Amino acid sequence: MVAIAIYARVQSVADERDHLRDYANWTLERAQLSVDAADETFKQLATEQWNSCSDAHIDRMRELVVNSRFIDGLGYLVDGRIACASWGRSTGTVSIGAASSLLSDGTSLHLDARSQMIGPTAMVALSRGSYVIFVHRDRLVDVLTEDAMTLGLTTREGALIAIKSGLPGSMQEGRVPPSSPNDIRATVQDADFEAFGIADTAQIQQRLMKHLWLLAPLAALTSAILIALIIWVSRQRMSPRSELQLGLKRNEFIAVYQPIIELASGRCIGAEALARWHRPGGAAISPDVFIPLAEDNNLIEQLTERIIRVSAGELGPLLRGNKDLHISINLSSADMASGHFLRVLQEVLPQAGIAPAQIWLEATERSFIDVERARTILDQARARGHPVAIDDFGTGYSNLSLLEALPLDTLKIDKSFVAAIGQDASTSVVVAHIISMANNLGLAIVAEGVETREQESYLVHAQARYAQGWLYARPMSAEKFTSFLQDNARTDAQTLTPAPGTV
Ligand SMILES: Nc1nc2c(ncn2[C@@H]2O[C@@H]3COP(=O)(O)O[C@H]4[C@@H](O)[C@H](n5cnc6c(=O)[nH]c(N)nc65)O[C@@H]4COP(=O)(O)O[C@H]3[C@H]2O)c(=O)[nH]1
Repeated sequence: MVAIAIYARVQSVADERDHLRDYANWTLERAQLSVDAADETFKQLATEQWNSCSDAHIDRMRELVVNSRFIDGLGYLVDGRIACASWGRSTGTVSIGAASSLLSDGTSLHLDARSQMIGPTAMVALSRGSYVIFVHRDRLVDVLTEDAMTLGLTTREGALIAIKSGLPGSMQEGRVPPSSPNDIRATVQDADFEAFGIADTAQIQQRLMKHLWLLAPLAALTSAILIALIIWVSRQRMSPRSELQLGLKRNEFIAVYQPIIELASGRCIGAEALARWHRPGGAAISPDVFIPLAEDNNLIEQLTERIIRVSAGELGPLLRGNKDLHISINLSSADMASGHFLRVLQEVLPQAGIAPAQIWLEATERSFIDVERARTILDQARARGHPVAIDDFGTGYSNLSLLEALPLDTLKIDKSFVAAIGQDASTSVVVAHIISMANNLGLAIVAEGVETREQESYLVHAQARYAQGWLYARPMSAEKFTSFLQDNARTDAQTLTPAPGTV
């Protein structure tokens, strides 16, 4: 806005200067008309060859003055003195003084011409040969001005010839008004004269307003673009914590659902809710990046709350109509430490008409750092009816002791073990052992990351109960999960194929 205001002022001054230059040019033209008229008159009289102050000569001079719009008096010189003139033989006290400058056509310009007939300072004189022509000073700057401005005419050497309006007293001083910071001036020249125009800076107010009105929308638009750019840049430069906070505040986190399949029947028994971050601009960030970030910045509990609320909102009707269906919610160590998610579930589930048994809680081994605290929270959860699963089993430490120490219902085998089936003999054996051990402990088993029929057959043979993976479906929106369930209800487990368009 400031730049536009400065630009508007600079432009207004430039416009005013152009305006003054036009007037100065007209002033030059106006002065030149008098010089041309004088030239014509000198030439005319030279051809007529008068040589005395006869009545006919005086009449002729008077006739020439009367017929010219540009000259005011004409005198006949004998020995440098005016012997007679267009107004008669009585010349009174008329003097033309010494020539101030010589014009390009050979005419002498006298700025000190004085005549009692017209006034002491009103005349300038032009002389050539035996004649002198008087011109009223005002006539030389007789340009119709439309605004308050000062117009002036000087010789090429800078001696003031005439000035009009604007600066009273300048004529008495007999010099060009000195420049001041408050005025704008323009000067033009031709072979004989220099003309100038001066305006006060106050004169440009109107122009300034005009420019400002024209430029204001541009300034507003530019400012808006700049502000948007600044917001965009600062967003780019935000700390990860601020970005996550903003993302949570703006509900940029959504949930997608990956179906969990009962291996024996092919029936979909539920889905795991997985967080996705839909950032403005479409940049995708993997949960493997933002989940640890949220955990490190104490924002994971807010994210868990958001996923619970979104899942209950989106899948509430589906869960109300199908009491065998469940949704698994992922928990982190901070959730396990505070138990805040239990309060959220207690508030949300009754409102949505969802039974606690329909919300499974998945906690990774990492979240059981404080085993005693974890046990307390999980006991509370189970007491309310939530089944509890240990997630990514096999990727952490002290697995077996955890299985015994914690109140668990389900064990989820990490996808890295499932991926090794048929590839790495030793790991495949571990999978079989985990499944058998879990069965012995009375835990239900969900194998994660099942991608091939070969893995599926192995898991069926090893007596895993449930499976989750791209073989059945990728994580999908609530809407697509609803259609998936309808299809699943109609289709035999063996013929299930990945749902199209899943995310
Ligand atoms: N290669 C392969 N991958 C498969 C297959 N089937 C499923 N997956 C991926 O395996 C991950 C399963 O979730 P997870 O083990 O709980 O692992 C999750 C979970 O630990 C965490 N996470 C996701 N959402 C949440 C959340 O809301 N809260 C918490 N605390 N953690 C979350 O981020 C992890 C990664 O999530 P995703 O990227 O969604 O990755 C998901 C899923 O997209 C398959 O057949 N092949």
